Amino acid sequence: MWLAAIDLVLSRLRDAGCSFARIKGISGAGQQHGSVYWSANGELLLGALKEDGSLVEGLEGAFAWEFSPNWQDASTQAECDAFDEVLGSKERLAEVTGSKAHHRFTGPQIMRFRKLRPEVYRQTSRITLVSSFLASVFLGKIAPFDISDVCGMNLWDIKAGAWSEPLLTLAAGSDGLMSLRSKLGIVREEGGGRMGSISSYFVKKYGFPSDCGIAPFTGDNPSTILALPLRPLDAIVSLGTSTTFLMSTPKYIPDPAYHFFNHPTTAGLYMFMLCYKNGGLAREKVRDALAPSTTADPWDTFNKLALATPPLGQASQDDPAKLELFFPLPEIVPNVRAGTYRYTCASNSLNLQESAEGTWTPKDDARAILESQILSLRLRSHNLVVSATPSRPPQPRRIYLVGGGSLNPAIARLVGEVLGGAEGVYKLDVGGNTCALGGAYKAVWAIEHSEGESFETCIGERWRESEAVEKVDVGYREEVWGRYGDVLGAFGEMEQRVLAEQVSV
Ligand SMILES: Nc1ncnc2c1ncn2[C@@H]1O[C@H](COP(=O)(O)OP(=O)(O)O)[C@@H](O)[C@H]1O
Ligand SMILES: O=C(CO)[C@@H](O)[C@H](O)COP(=O)(O)O
Repeated sequence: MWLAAIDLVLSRLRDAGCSFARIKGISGAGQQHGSVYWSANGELLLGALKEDGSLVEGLEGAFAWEFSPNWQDASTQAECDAFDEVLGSKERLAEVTGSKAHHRFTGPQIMRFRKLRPEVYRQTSRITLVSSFLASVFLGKIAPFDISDVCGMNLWDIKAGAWSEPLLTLAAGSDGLMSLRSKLGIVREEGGGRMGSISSYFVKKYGFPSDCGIAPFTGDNPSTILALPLRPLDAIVSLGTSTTFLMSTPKYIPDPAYHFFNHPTTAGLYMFMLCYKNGGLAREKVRDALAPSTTADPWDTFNKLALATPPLGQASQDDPAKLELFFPLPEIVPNVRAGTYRYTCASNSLNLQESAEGTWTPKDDARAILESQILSLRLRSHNLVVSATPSRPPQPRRIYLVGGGSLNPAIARLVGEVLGGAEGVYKLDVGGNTCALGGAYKAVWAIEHSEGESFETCIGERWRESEAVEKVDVGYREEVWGRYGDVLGAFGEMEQRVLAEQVSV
């Protein structure tokens, strides 16, 4: 499917008159953590592609396994337990690899793949991520891992800049460390530069110049932070199927609650990330439980209710504050089973209590789900932010919204009220796909930058902010932001109680 998609998108671009001959470099983005299993013939077939056939035809037999486990897979709890234990604790695993073990991370996925299909694993000659798979197709040979995307595997020792031997040994089991090492190959330290020229398949079939450079491709989230010249303290909230919160930071403060990756372009910088499975689809479920909208906008009723309901559902501050976790899918942070959990507490976080059945209506959920999703971002990111200006308490400087949900004015307002934004909340108005744009900017920087020129400087010089961003909310409002801060303690405690109940069941 992915191979067919590459030919399809290129043929559509050709039909639309795109002048491939002017393209000097290509980079790109692939969904993080997914793994692709190549056969012994894979690289040979990549190098022998003929322009009169398709990629699907030319790469018949190139894969040891025709599926790619993707980021929504949650079948690896046993493997994650082993990963969390092998270095001593999940805290230690987070310190070494930037994350505790997660179901979707490629190390636990490879371990399970080997256990489920030992023969296929043995016949696998190379394993790539989705990003390096895509780069390999354009390069005509297997591409190395990208220095940022490799951090989504639970296998890479970030500080040492090397594969972690105990973690590789765990994933490889009795098949042995050396065999997994050779399946994985190397990691390219530099996020920029050229890995080589484009494969002749694309030159002959689509008319790319033969010296068109292939830069390292990265993950969808690392690529998203490259969709603009992001400054320290600026945050991106991606409101797609998943919700992700991204910041670029020089501080490496790993913790099992979130992720650190190497920055995709700049050595010494890191990318901080939170990732939730229950993003857009969970909001849609709440929307669909309400009376249908009377306008063409399906979000109209949801938005009106979200804005008409007072913060935390409190008509007065003496009323109990309503807190909710709405997880139609098992969640990543916190790692809890699917379910809806409803509590109340006093305005100062005391007296947290589970709500009795039937005391909430679907109307309460419209504001509560947004508050819940954004409070979780605030709870987990507050250690990373400092005061951008003396008049503002620690919070992100600008918050940029991207993805489908960024079109929604009620969500923008709630992001400002709950999370703040010392300079406001902005919509990144760059067309439908922010991570693809980041991939394109990465190619520009990779191929064009002068010696030592940072991504932010190189792209900043070409960036016309007024054309690319729109302010959609003022951001920080002292009173309401303070009220949300007062219930953060109860919000964290609610998560702990839900987690504890699951352990005891
Ligand atoms: N006006 C809107 N308000 C709220 N959510 C929206 C709106 N328009 C689209 N969405 C949501 O955006 C999500 C898709 O966003 P997108 O960035 O395309 O996701 P992905 O790239 O992860 O597939 C859907 O879950 C949809 O509900
Ligand atoms: O797993 C993660 C990040 O760790 C997700 O952010 C996926 O990378 C999302 O992919 P899409 O559903 O947005 O394509």
